[in-house]
Amino acid sequence: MAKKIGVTMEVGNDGVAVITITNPPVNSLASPIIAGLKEKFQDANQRNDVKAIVLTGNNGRFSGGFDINVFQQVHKTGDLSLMPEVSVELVCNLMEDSRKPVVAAVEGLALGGGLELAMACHARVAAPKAQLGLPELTLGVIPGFGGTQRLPRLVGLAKATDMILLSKSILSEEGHKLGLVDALVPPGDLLSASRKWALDIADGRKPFLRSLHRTDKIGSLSEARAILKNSRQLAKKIAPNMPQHHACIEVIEEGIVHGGYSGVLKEAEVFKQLVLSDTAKGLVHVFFAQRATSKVPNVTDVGLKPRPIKKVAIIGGGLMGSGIATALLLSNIRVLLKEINTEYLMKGIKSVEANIKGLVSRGKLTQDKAGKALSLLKGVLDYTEFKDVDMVIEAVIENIQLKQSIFKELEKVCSPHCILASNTSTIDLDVIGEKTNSKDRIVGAHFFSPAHLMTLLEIVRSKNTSAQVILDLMAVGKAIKKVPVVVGNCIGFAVNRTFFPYAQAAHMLTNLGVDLFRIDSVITSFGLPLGPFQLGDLAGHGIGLAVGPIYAKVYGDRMFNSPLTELLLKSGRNGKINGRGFYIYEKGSKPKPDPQVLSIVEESRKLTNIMPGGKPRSVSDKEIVEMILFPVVNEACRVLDEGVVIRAADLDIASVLGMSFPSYRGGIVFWADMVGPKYIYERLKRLSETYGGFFKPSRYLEERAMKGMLLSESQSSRSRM
Ligand SMILES: CCCCCCCCC[C@H](O)CC(=O)SCCNC(=O)CCNC(=O)[C@H](O)C(C)(C)COP(=O)(O)OP(=O)(O)OC[C@H]1O[C@@H](n2cnc3c(N)ncnc32)[C@H](O)[C@@H]1OP(=O)(O)O
Ligand SMILES: NC(=O)c1ccc[n+]([C@@H]2O[C@H](COP(=O)([O-])OP(=O)(O)OC[C@H]3O[C@@H](n4cnc5c(N)ncnc54)[C@H](O)[C@@H]3O)[C@@H](O)[C@H]2O)c1
Repeated sequence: MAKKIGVTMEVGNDGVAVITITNPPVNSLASPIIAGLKEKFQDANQRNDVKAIVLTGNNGRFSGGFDINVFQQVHKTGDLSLMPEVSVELVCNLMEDSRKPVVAAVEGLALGGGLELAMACHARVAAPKAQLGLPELTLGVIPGFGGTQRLPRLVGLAKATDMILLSKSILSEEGHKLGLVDALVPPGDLLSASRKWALDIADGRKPFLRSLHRTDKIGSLSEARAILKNSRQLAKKIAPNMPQHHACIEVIEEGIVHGGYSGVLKEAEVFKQLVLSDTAKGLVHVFFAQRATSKVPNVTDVGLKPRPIKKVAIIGGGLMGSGIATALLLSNIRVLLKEINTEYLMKGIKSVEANIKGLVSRGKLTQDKAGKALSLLKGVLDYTEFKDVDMVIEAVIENIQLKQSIFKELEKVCSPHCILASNTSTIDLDVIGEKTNSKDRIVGAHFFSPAHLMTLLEIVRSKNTSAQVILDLMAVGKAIKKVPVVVGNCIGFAVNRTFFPYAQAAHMLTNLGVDLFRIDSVITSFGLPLGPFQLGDLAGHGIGLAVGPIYAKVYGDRMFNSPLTELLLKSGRNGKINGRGFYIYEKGSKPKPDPQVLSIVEESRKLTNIMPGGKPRSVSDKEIVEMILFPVVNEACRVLDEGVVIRAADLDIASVLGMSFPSYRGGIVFWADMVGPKYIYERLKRLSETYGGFFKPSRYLEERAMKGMLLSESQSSRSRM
């Protein structure tokens, strides 16, 4: 059945016209809604029986803002005329400058264009806990319905810039304190209180305030300039590679210096430039890609319902087990934590406590909630209490025999409906479950470290994992605030497999004579938070050395064998964990490049002997990015070709959330498509002619490059899922 969308108007006997937006699920401001609002406001302004107007949203949500699908259409077509002229025609002329008072009745959420409409009203009445904010910068644009001008005038410049630049929403309770919300009322009284407020304005009992005309909260010009100076510094720090933050500050400043209306005009002009930027394209793609991960063919579309998961057992209280336990406890799921002996169990429990304490000390969790979470944790040393758990997550050391014997045991001690998950990062799930008769309920739950903070959860399905089990794990993932991405079973799954060439390419470049600290710096300037060497330090070089052969066994034809890791470990440098890797780690200070590591690099160069003519290869920054990231794209192509992910966009999200690939570049595949498959193919081909198989373009990349296709274009169903 088609969903009912539109704008309605009902005029009551009291002379109040209630205009209601209906566009489920979030009442986004799609083109028919904008057209409907224009029509209804015109009508209400003209009708003699209307004294005042209330604007509201249907089904407990005011509005989630402008329809983001329109941005995507603009990105596909380049056609700016798809975006309606709203900020003057509707928001200023028909609403704010109306002679009849307009009151916003806000419930649930008013975000982006939704809050902007509310701010153009002459007062705002809200229900408790409504979410208010201008998150447009997360989409690469700025508020475009006058929000850059009205928010500073309603809450003050410092608070407004903070909310807009950081895309921070607030609750209506805070909005009330700040003056953004005029009255807080229970949801049941929202419409009656709003009608009354509108009539009070009409009859002169309450002030008729036009937000754009207010100046009482923005202070003097010199105060405003000081705030904007701080904002520019903040923007430089938080968004060095993005244009919208600085552009937004310019637009706000225009309004401060030349008046709100001038600001509104500049806002529309800048909006049009920004919406076509690569940043907006990347961020809008990520918005939809993230939501698309919840749609898994033959799992989420076959009428199955997730089963409740109330109690989970975790085997292994080390780094991962304690992090996973923390995430579950914080979402009110009971946890049994099993270890091999009391000493390790106490260590595991202490780690969970430390994780939770850390959240409290950073103001992310109240003491009350921390206490409640910890009360749901129980440590055990055997399987006696496993009989009534809904799910087990195994997180013991990476050892095939150990994992196989654990799963064999689990089959005996757990109930037949219990989900059996492994957090393995490299072992084939089919091998883990080989000795069981429970292959349909064995699934990979691949968390990323630190598991209580990183949001990606790769759900690894083997060819036997049942749809119900995948759906259940997806529901648990969402409940614990992760973004679950369903992936196929292969060494490294989606993220680690796609990014294994990242470190390898960096090692190759270093062995070719490029300075390793320069490589890290170029890659962080590109937008990844850590360059490959610092990332290696963080993961620990011991792990790097241990997983190397596992990858080599299956992907050996495209591995670069660097002696650097082994030499590093020989010299006692395991990375951050022991304070020394490529960098030196001291408590309280930033990692420092260690010049002493250069002699180890020299030794490695002698062993590999790949420098052309024995001289360091000279490379530009652009070449560094290409030599490091194009092999990653090449592996991403193989992941797509083998159907390890359902759709290319899933790999984008996995790369953004699992590897912190910059979201404003849209994820690894989206970025590659922007660069151009043909260009990447040609570069890799040339590199492979000089440096061999490591750079050899994959079949998928070659095919797409030859046919002029994008890497993300869907293919005739190769998916293994
Ligand atoms: C000349 C210049 C002309 C200028 C014209 C244009 C000017 C525009 C000006 C305006 O300032 C710009 C904006 O308003 S941009 C939008 C700002 N709003 C947001 O960024 C909010 C985005 N949405 C969310 O954060 C969340 O969805 C939510 C609203 C908090 C709800 O979260 P919840 O977890 O409940 O649900 P989700 O799964 O996220 O979403 C459910 C489905 O709804 C879709 N959706 C959500 N918001 C929008 C939206 N604004 N537009 C279109 N679609 C939206 C979402 O995609 C989900 O869809 P599914 O199909 O996956 O179910
Ligand atoms: N470290 C990472 O970044 C990372 C990321 C994702 C996945 N993983 C995977 O997670 C798993 C655990 O890794 P980790 O880094 O937490 O290891 P870890 O060494 O920190 O912890 C493993 C724990 O398992 C315990 N253990 C061993 N046998 C046990 C048994 N029979 N019963 C109960 N406990 C037992 C050990 O005592 C140890 O405390 C591995 O499979 C690893 O590949 C690790």
